[in-house]
Amino acid sequence: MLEIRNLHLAAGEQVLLNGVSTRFEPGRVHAIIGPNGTGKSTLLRTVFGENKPAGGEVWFDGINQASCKGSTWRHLFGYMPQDSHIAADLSVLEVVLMGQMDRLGMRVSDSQLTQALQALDSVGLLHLAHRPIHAVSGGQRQLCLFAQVLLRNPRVMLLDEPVSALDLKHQMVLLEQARALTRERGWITIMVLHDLNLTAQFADIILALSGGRLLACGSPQKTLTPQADSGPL
Ligand SMILES: Nc1ncnc2c1ncn2[C@@H]1O[C@H](COP(=O)(O)OP(=O)(O)OP(=O)(O)O)[C@@H](O)[C@H]1O
Repeated sequence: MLEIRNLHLAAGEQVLLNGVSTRFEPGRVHAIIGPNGTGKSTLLRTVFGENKPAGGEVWFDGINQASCKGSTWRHLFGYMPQDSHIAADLSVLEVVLMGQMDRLGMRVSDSQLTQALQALDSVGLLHLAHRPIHAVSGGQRQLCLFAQVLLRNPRVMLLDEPVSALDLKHQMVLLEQARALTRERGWITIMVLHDLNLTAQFADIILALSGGRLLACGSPQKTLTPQADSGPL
C-alpha cells in the first residue's frame, strides 16, 4: 500500500499541493485527472521523490520516504515522466535497458537482454530495437519509455500522460497492458490522463485534482458525474 498524508508543496507564493491525502492500493489502476497546471505531475514527482514536500509524508508498506535512501526508494518505482530527455545516440533497445541502469553490471546479461527484447515486443517495437532513438516517431518513443518502465518490474508504476503521443490503437495497447500487469502482478499504478473516456474505461480509482487540492477520489461511477463534467475538471 502506498499512502500520502497531508502533502504540501509550494514554489514561492504559489501553492502546488495543498493538503493532499489518499491511499493507493496494489492491483489497482489510479488515474489523476484535472485541468492544466493543477498539480498532477507535481504529485507524481513528489511520490517518486524528485520533489521534496514542504509538509506531509509518503509511505510505502511501512517505509517512510523521508527516512529512506533516495536510490532505495526509487528502486520501488517505474516512472515515466511527461517529458524526458534521452541521449540521441542510444538505440531503442539501449533506452529500454536504461530502465535497469541501477541493476546492470559491467555487462548486460543474456536474461536482461531477453527481458528487454520481450518488453519491446509487448509494445510492438521489436522491429525497431536497433534503430537510434532519434530516428523513431514521438509515439514510438513513448512506447519505448513504457517498455523501459515495464522492464523495471516496479512495485509502483507512475505514468505521466503515457498516451499523449499515441494513436487510438496504441493508446488501447498501452493502457490494456498497464491494467493487465497491475492486476496480475499486484502493482500499484498511478497515471495522469486527460481523456475522460479512457479514464472511465481503464481506471479503478479516479483522483480529481484542482488547484493542488484533491476534490474527489473514488470509482469512475462515483467521480465522473455530470456535475464533475461541468465543474473544474
Ligand atoms: N519547479 C517549479 N517551479 C515553479 N512552479 C512550478 C514548478 N513546477 C511546476 N510548477 C507550477 O506548478 C503548477 C502545477 O504544475 P504541474 O506540472 O504539476 O501541473 P499539471 O496538472 O501536471 O499540468 P498539465 O496538465 O499541464 O501537465 C503549475 O502552475 C506550474 O507552473
